[in-house]
Amino acid sequence: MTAQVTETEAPDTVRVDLGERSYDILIGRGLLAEAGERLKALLPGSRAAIITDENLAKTHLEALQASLDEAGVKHVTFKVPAGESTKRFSMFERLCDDVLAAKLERGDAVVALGGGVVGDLAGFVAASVRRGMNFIQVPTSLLAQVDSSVGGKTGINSRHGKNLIGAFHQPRLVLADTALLDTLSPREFRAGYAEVAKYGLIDDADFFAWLEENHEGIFSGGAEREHAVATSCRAKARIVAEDEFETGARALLNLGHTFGHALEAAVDYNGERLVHGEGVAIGMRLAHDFSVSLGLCAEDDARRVEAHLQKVGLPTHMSDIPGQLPPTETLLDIIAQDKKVTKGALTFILTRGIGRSFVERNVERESVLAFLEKEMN
Ligand SMILES: NC(=O)c1ccc[n+]([C@@H]2O[C@H](COP(=O)([O-])OP(=O)(O)OC[C@H]3O[C@@H](n4cnc5c(N)ncnc54)[C@H](O)[C@@H]3O)[C@@H](O)[C@H]2O)c1
Ligand SMILES: O=C(O)C(=O)C[C@@H](O)[C@H](O)[C@H](O)COP(=O)(O)O
Ligand SMILES: [Zn+2]
Repeated sequence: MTAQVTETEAPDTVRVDLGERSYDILIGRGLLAEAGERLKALLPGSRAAIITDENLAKTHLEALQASLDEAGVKHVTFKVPAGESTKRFSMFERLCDDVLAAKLERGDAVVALGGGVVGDLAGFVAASVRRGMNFIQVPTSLLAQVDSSVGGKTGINSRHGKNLIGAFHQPRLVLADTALLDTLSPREFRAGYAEVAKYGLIDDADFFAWLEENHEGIFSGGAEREHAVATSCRAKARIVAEDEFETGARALLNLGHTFGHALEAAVDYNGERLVHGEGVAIGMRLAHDFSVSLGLCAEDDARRVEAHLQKVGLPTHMSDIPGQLPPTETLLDIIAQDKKVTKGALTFILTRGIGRSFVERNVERESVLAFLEKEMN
């Protein structure tokens, strides 16, 4: 199926302020049609290597190619299979080879058309080939529009854990055409919503309360959707501008991810069992209840978080994941490989309540183990 997207309106613009690496996130319906002219204006004379997955190749690729053609931007396209297991070394190697074989130069652009999987993988290719090509994000999933296309984290998974190999490489432009979300599956839309809720839970209790009242409009494609995407991008842009390389506050964006990433690795990145946003939803509920167990957070707040995630249809418990999970000791071994671990000490994003998250850099292994055992029984 080839999707037809014709509407256009003035984009909402969020600036990611990073000195000479600053860039704009453009948000609005119909922006894909402007991709060619915008790329030409930003990088005159550059060619483009579009990296996309097989689902996007059937829906929105043709529109992107047409836009580049109209603007006279020369392009080649490389397709990868859809799904988390594509974020692996062999795909990265193949794509680097493809881009080099096409003789693209450092000043040319890698254009990621897809969700977070394509964005993370293509971004790592852009960061690596000729030691850093231009990179443009055209995020097509809710998750990619509110989170993964912004901030410059790129990379792939390893059998040792999630996103363990990668680089920081900022895009030059993010073009978030919210009309593209109309073809996203309900399950993937819900998964992306977990990262939207994350911004409320990190430090914006008013936004979380707004989501509790207005989530239906986000799912049905009302004006609430653009508001949620723009609010999320503004929150992410602010945190990334404060701490681009995650030496401090940026770790807050990992709320729910220490548990979530371990669960994704535990199911061997099998998207039929668990996709990233679902892992984050379970992880955020766990982070709140772990905080309750440590006497940091009121029980009522944890129940509110659980109730909201469940209301939109997200999983909140490890028992919601189909199939068997490894024992808690194994989960803890995976957690011990997390990138936030410092001098062997586990780091978690904990919370004092909704919108009051903080980074705790010395969490005892025993307390995590005891909590996980209680959760699993
Ligand atoms: N770099 C970051 O800062 C960051 C942030 C959050 C998540 N991530 C990463 O992002 C990945 C998850 O991203 P995701 O949830 O977008 O998953 P995804 O890229 O696998 O996309 C989800 C599914 O939806 C399909 N799809 C995407 N857009 C579509 C559209 N418009 N119409 C129809 N189908 C569409 C894809 O083909 C795929 O099957 C994970 O690997 C996660 O680690 C990275
Ligand atoms: O941008 C960030 O920083 C985030 O942590 C955003 C997360 O939603 C995202 O899943 C990210 O890829 C996780 O980063 P990692 O460093 O834990 O791999
Ligand atoms: Zn995430």
